[in-house]
Amino acid sequence: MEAAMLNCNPQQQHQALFIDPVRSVSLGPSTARIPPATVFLPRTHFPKQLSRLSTSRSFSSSFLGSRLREQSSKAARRASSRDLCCARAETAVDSKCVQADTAVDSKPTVLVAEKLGEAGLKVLRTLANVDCSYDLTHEELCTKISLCDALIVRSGTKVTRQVFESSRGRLKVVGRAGVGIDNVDLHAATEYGCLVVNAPTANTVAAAEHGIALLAAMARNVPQADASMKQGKWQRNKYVGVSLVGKTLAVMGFGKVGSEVARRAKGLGMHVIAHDPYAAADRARAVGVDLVSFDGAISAADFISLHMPLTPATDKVFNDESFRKMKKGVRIINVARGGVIDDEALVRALDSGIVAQAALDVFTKEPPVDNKLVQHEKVIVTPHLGASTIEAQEGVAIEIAEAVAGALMGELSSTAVNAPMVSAEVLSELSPYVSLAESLGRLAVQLVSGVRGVKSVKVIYASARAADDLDTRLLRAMITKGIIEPISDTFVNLVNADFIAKQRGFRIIEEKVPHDGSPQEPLESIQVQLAHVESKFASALSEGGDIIVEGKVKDGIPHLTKVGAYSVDVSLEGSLILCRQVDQPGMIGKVGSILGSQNVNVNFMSVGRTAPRRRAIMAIGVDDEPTKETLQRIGEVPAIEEFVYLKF
Ligand SMILES: NC(=O)C1=CN([C@@H]2O[C@H](COP(=O)(O)OP(=O)(O)OC[C@H]3O[C@@H](n4cnc5c(N)ncnc54)[C@H](O)[C@@H]3O)[C@@H](O)[C@H]2O)C=CC1
Ligand SMILES: O=C(O)C(=O)COP(=O)(O)O
Repeated sequence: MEAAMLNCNPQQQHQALFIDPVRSVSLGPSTARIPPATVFLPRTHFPKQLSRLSTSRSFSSSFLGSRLREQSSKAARRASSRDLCCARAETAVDSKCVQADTAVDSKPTVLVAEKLGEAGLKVLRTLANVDCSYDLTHEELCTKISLCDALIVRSGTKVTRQVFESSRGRLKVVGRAGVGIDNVDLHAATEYGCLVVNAPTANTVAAAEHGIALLAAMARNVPQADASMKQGKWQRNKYVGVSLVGKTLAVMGFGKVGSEVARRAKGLGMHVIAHDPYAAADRARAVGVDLVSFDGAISAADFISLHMPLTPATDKVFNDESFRKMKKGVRIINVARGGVIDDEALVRALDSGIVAQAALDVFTKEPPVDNKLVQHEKVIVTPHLGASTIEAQEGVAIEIAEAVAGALMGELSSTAVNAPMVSAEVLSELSPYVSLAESLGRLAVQLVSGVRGVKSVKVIYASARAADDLDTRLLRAMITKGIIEPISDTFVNLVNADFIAKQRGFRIIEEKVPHDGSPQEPLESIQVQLAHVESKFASALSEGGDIIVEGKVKDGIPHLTKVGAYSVDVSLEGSLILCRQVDQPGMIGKVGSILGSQNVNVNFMSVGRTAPRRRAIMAIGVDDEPTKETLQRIGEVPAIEEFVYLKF
């Protein structure tokens, strides 16, 4: 097979990557769609300076998200501004509104639902309208959310499925200004294609310090003694404490906070052991800590400090059974999550003397209502203050603001919680193939006809790399996006691609085949096959009845290189007309002049044939959409047996 190529307008190739030809977009509340082609990608260098934030456009955002949005969503922005005006009108009469920016322009809207440090707000204001509305009820949040592109919360706001439903597709990112994301319904976020990011590092030291503060305060009865003195008493005998030095501390959950607590406790002369089924033993050893089993930890400890997340596996893991296994007189500190302890069981353990004392910063329900633990004389409590230092809140605010800002620019923060991480290196080398992958998916699905439906998609990656040296998650997501978005109202991104594919009942099978090229290049080609379907362009079908389209990246530009059994070579930009014809002289001229007479600019033309003067496929890339009449005239050219018009 041969392929001949005519490049009519090479200057426009780069432009075409940034133009979304298919979808018109509204950010307004009346539409279920959010801006197209947003794929969340990690940032290589996250802007630390405000000036960098406002000007920064890493390649990842530009080739996938924000430039698309910038060019295609002027109307959307007007809607966004309008929405913001509405939001302000509402908040003006809302006494709970702490602060709402007044500038109305084309920026996205970020709702900050809990107190966030000024440094973070400053970062956000460089690219967004920031609406700080604290202490909203759940209903008020659900009402407001359809006007917001991003939401920032701490632990006090429940971001439920209803919040995502109420956003009607507008909410693109939820930022949790802290670590624990147990207050965000991640399943719902993923289903709605909403990225969830957190700020996992900035409050680590604060939480660890609070754990140590509670440990020492509990051991020496500091809060009780303070309260007693304030009542005018001097009770030196009543408040004799216990020493820490030489005692065994079990750190349950040897993550960021747990390991910092361990380090500090070692400094206090404690013997520290830890339980964490997922922690590396050498990391623990480096701090001088032995990792032990759950039972081993709780049965040996004089003090137990909890630092695991609340998950189905840790929910009420401290219960009657585990308290029974503890040393009598053990002391417990919880700066993690209230839900890891069965409250009633702890009350029983305190009353029976198994647990001598407890220090709690976190509660099953916050704020606690009628919680016996809060009133218990052996318990000291703080109102979830672990992360509440000036320094930590400043850091958290910046960390989350940068993550949210990056996500709004179409990038994936390195702290994404519900999306696969794609490293900056992988992203950098896959960037041209990402656009190719989406275009191939888009092309393949537009070739489908009949009633069989798309059940199975096979993707073949030809690469000189070893199979385990090619991360295809991003490409798979883009192919899914390309297949689904033209045929539905669903917005697909890296967050929800696999979920949406499964929901629509099609399987994606990936195969990597070796190619004799340089392993410097990650890929030679991508082939997308839609198995056992009918096609409106029979030439796109293999003998086995699968639609086949294949493409390559040439000079950074995605090209279609194969349709069915025919080789072609046409850059994937604008739209495409595929014609199958009897190969004969003058065909390019005939079709070209029909298009020219209708002012349709041809940017690429390529003919692939089985043999001279037999059947050939002509692939014509056009910048402008031909009218029905123009397409009809092409169909009437006698040598043309079938043709199809496709948009990318
Ligand atoms: N009270 C407060 O204000 C704050 C509370 N936190 C909470 O502290 C906890 C820890 O935070 P980080 O250390 O930053 O998180 P992290 O993710 O770094 O550490 C959690 C550790 O728990 C381990 N883990 C998971 N399941 C476990 C299980 N079944 N048993 C034992 N270990 C298990 C993980 O392997 C991980 O090493 C989280 O729940 C977080 O929400 C964090 C910051 C402030
Ligand atoms: O980061 C965490 O997990 C915390 O618990 C801190 O919560 P906060 O941001 O103080 O509501």
